[in-house]
Amino acid sequence: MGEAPAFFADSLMGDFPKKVDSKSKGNERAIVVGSKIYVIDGVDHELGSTIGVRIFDKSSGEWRIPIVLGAKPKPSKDYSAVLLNDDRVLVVRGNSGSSECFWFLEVGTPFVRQHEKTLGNEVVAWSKGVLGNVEKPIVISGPSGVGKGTLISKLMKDFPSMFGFSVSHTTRAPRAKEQNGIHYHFTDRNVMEREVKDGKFLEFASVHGNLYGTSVEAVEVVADAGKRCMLDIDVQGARSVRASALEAIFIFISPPSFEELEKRLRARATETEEQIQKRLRNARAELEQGKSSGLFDHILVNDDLETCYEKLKNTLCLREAAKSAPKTIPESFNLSIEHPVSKIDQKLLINCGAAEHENASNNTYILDLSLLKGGAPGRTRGLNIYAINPLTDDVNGNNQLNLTSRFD
Ligand SMILES: Nc1nc2c(ncn2[C@@H]2O[C@H](COP(=O)(O)OP(=O)(O)O)[C@@H](O)[C@H]2O)c(=O)[nH]1
Ligand SMILES: Nc1ncnc2c1ncn2[C@@H]1O[C@H](COP(=O)(O)OP(=O)(O)O)[C@@H](O)[C@H]1O
Repeated sequence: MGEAPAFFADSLMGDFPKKVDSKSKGNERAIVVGSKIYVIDGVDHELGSTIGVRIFDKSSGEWRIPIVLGAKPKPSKDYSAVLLNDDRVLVVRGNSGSSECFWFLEVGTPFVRQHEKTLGNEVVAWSKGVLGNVEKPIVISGPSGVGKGTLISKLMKDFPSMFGFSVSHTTRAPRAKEQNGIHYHFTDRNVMEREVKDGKFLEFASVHGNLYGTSVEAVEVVADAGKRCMLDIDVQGARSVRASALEAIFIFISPPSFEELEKRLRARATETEEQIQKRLRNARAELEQGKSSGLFDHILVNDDLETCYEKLKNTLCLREAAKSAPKTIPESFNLSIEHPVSKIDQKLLINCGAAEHENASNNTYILDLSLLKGGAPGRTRGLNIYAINPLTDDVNGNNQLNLTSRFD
């Protein structure tokens, strides 16, 4: 395991002073969590391409190399590291756009603990911090032919900047007008089974004899685009999502009658007679489960399409004006050279050093972490950032006259 870097020879072997949970020297940041010191190295000397992490165990006096899960940040000479809630470290990288600026290193979250048990090793996990609040994803379930796809298409057409579709993976063959990567990611059973084992899927299920699944990435790319994610998945999938860390709204679409369902399925003319029979058999079980399980927050009957669509919009609290709702989060947010970070409650004060221009007097920012959501293996969301004038504003940015810009 290599020698302790010189920086730690004197400081880490002894105890950190009480009430101090981090130290830094050169490119290294040391964060104390209980009896462990997590050392983050802005330049990874072994791997070179990502920020490195190792652990010093104060009780045994030994260094350990953890298994590092998640997509890792690129190395940075200019960064800060702050411990949050004793289970994750926020890393703020300087000189980077908003999408590469904020990273979380989870050191004691339930996700990390669970993987430590499975892997029998120390584990840490990175997740990228994403600015802004993304509303809860919407899970839409219901039997084949009930009109889920039709309703989702209408919503996406009417509110293109608001909703994005989670493109599932499936082993079923594409229908005539279906495009790979748009309607589904069409894949082979072997490939999909391996990816399920690798933990790439949020949920998966065998439906009508084929595998279907929602990858973690499918949901994340929609949220990364600042849109609300819509999932068209079966009842088993809905149950898995309900049990996962993803907080969602669950809507079940029901037909006015079984006969009408059969009529729609036949009129769509996309399945063979055998497949139609299979879908109708499964529909009976799905209708029973959907209506009785308490799994769904809302059950909507799709009798007349326009009426059902109006009910769906009401359920999602959509008004006409919302169609053109402006984005409130900036496309890019650049931290400059120095940015000492200090903690005030759930708010972090980030000081980016002296302003370069006279007009840019404001380069102190508040990063509000009170609404954090998610985490590894996906993204950590709900970060809000706004600029304050440290001479006149409080941490809530109160004193509008002196607020040069506000992003929240
Ligand atoms: N669990 C799960 N079900 C899915 C997923 N994608 C689609 N489904 C469900 O699979 C079923 C069959 O979908 P599809 O073959 O497109 O037929 P359709 O529903 O008749 O249009 C539907 O109930 C979908 O909601 C997924 O990623 N996970
Ligand atoms: N309310 C409705 N009344 C009549 N036909 C409908 C209604 N909703 C959807 N359809 C039609 O029923 C068929 C199945 O709808 P689809 O959206 O493909 O269902 P699903 O995605 O649930 O399998 C399509 O041909 C669609 O045009």
